[in-house]
Amino acid sequence: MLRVKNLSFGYEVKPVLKNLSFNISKGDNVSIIGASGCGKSTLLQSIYGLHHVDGKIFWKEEQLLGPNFNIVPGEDFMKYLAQDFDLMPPLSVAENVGKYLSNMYPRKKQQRVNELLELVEMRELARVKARMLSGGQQQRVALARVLAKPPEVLLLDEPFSHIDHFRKNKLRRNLFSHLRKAGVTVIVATHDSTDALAFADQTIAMKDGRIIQMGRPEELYNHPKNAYVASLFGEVNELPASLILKNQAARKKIIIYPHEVHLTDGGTFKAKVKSCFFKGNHFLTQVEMDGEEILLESSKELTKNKIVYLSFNPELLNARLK
Ligand SMILES: Nc1ncnc2c1ncn2[C@@H]1O[C@H](COP(=O)(O)OP(=O)(O)OP(=O)(O)O)[C@@H](O)[C@H]1O
Repeated sequence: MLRVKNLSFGYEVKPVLKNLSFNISKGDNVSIIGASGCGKSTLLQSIYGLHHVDGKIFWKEEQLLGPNFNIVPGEDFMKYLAQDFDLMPPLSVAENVGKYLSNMYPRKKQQRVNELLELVEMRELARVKARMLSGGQQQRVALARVLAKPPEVLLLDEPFSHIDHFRKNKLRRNLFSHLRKAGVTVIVATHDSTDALAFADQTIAMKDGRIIQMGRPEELYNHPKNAYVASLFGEVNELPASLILKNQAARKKIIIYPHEVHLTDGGTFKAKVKSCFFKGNHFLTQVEMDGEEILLESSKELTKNKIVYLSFNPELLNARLK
């Protein structure tokens, strides 16, 4: 288990990480999500041992002692893939991937490099120099290199940020299932809610250097602590409870995702269409009801100023009442 206890850190006077405590089970995939600048990268770097932090970090009961105690930065059993890929530009793709593999058994090394290049779909570019690669290609090589000798703990900072959608989904599935099979504990800092929802065992939502909520992805999505947490997964409505539930104070709020607001033929919740955006399998439609703007998903395009009626699931509303 990785245990983080009362971790605080600031680059200068201003604190960036503020008293964080959490545990991560061995072999789990944990995603850290949060707005830009909230401290995700700093948290990964602190776990890796790059900063002089306050607080304690343990891996399997052993305390990690940080930069004062490691001549080479970082911990032996961990790898950290930073946002800059740190490839060797004059070396080929294959040489970069095999850089840390032993030369004792050249055939075995070649086989391993090929396997990894297959995983990140870079086999055809094996002989190309790293300096000739696009940002997304460099990122795929960096991922392959970090896996060459699987660490016990892998820290990934925005690992798919430069990779196009076309490749990202398959690569992400392959990579995370490879790591799960290998029993690697993975911590991923990400802006992408798919990383946080589909692949994580646990998700940590951060804001301004603090943990706002931690739990299973389903828990965070279905029971977000506040609208900020919900917004990390996409569009969200935060509505006054009095708008849609009887006998509720206006200061109480309800968080509801656009796909949870339904259109119906009639009823009490009358709204006017303000705008409608094509999103592929639905239209994201903005309506106004009693002065409040509400986002919903409609299957058809709705014209501006059209009158529509909304319906809500009362059980869901009560569960989301804050
Ligand atoms: N080397 C540094 N020196 C001083 N301040 C820094 C340094 N690196 C980061 N910071 C500051 O620390 C805060 C947290 O930055 P960090 O990169 O950890 O956030 P993040 O959540 O990873 O952001 P992003 O999602 O944009 O990568 C920010 O206010 C940033 O400006």
